[in-house]
Amino acid sequence: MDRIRIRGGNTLNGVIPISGAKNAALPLMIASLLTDDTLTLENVPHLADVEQLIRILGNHGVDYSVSGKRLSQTPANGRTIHFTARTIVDTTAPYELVSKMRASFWVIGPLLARMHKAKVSLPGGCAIGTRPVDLFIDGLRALGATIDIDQGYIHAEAKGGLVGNRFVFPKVSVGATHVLMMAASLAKGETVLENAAREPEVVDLATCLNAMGAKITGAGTPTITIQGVTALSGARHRVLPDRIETGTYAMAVAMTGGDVVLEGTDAALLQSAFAALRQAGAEISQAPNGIRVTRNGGGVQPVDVITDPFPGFPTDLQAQFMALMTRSSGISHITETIFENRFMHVQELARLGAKISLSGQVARIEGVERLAGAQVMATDLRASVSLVIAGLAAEGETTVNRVYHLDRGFERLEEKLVACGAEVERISG
Ligand SMILES: CC(=O)N[C@H]1[C@@H](OP(=O)(O)OP(=O)(O)OC[C@H]2O[C@@H](n3ccc(=O)[nH]c3=O)[C@H](O)[C@@H]2O)O[C@H](CO)[C@@H](O)[C@@H]1O
Ligand SMILES: C=C(OP(=O)(O)O)C(=O)O
Repeated sequence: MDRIRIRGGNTLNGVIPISGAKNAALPLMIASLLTDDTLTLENVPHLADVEQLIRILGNHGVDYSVSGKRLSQTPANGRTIHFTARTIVDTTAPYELVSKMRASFWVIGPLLARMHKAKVSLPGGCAIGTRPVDLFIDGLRALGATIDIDQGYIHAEAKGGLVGNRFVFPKVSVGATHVLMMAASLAKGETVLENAAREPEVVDLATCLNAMGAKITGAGTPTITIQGVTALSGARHRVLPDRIETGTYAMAVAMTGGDVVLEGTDAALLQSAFAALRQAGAEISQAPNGIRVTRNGGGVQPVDVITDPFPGFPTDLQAQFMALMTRSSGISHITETIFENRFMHVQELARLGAKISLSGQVARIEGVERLAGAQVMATDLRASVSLVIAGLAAEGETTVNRVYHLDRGFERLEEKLVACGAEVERISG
């Protein structure tokens, strides 16, 4: 299994191109199941999750072709991929494929909407909590689906098609909002989703669905209204920049010090995380084609954060911010409100010398003057990159083991960091 070796102590200086967002690309790719026409997506990141979803979609009958230059020649542009689901050959999403990633479960929405039936394995994904699917089930039932769970599979059916309805999410869910938006696009009549997720990736999906002929208004607000249409067409859509990758590199610069331009991204996607980073001592400004992050001298200040659905502080940046806080000049608190088991990085950060104690959903971090390199284990995607950030500032050598998690969500991480002066290498095998 691959490992990442880091020799800490260098500041980061240079330009980092930001890739297309994993968490937007995945639902956008799934939307290709809604039409027999071609959906062309630009700026698709080269990630393990994307490749896995291509396999899953292929199982349902989606053909794909890649155009444009190789990614390594066009770092800021990603790949352009054409997805065509001329006919759906299989409405079953099997355990072997779905258990590897959470988002693959979302095929249930388009399959049900277009084929009026779907059999989908309960999902896998990052082990950061129980991650139930009750909101999907309740929402799809509200649109007229009958749903049974048997032997680890959800069997969903909507004889005669889905029918629009009002559905109030008891809890904000990004995935369930994506799925209900896709399903309602082909339902009869109007659907109103209340307390919907407002994440930029939800807006990106709505924009793409509208380009395909859907009638969606209100995406980005808590109330989304969808007028169902009888068919959707193909479209061309550019995946929005990855705000989590953006925030991660911004935190890495705040950690090591230096001056980096994050190219091709947008500060509006990250207001609460950038507010916390500024409080911590980083300077963030607009650059001609992205965002400039600097920290020259001055230490890291302690900052308390609470994760929340967008526009709050993203749970997907919690581990990275904790890594930064391990070097602050005081005591900070991080409260995780989205996932009940998203502190797996704490014990690994401790191996590097971090002082962190946990009380329920609150982590108390006492900043230390130095971290020292060690062997650590990557436990989930964002936890993995938090260990890389800590390793960049630790004295000596840090080896992050089990990095396959990292490859799910960070495109060419070593290359991007090395280009800015870090000493990072992948050890294969
Ligand atoms: C591929 C992708 O985009 N993943 C993101 C997505 O995950 P995902 O869409 O899985 O996360 P949700 O927004 O659905 O989860 C939020 C909370 O709702 C709970 N819940 C969710 C569905 C449900 O049926 N019942 C239920 O109780 C979850 O357990 C969690 O506590 O949003 C998360 C929250 O921003 C991010 O951390 C993930 O990176
Ligand atoms: C938790 C994440 O992914 P997933 O929802 O696919 O597990 C993530 O992107 O941080």
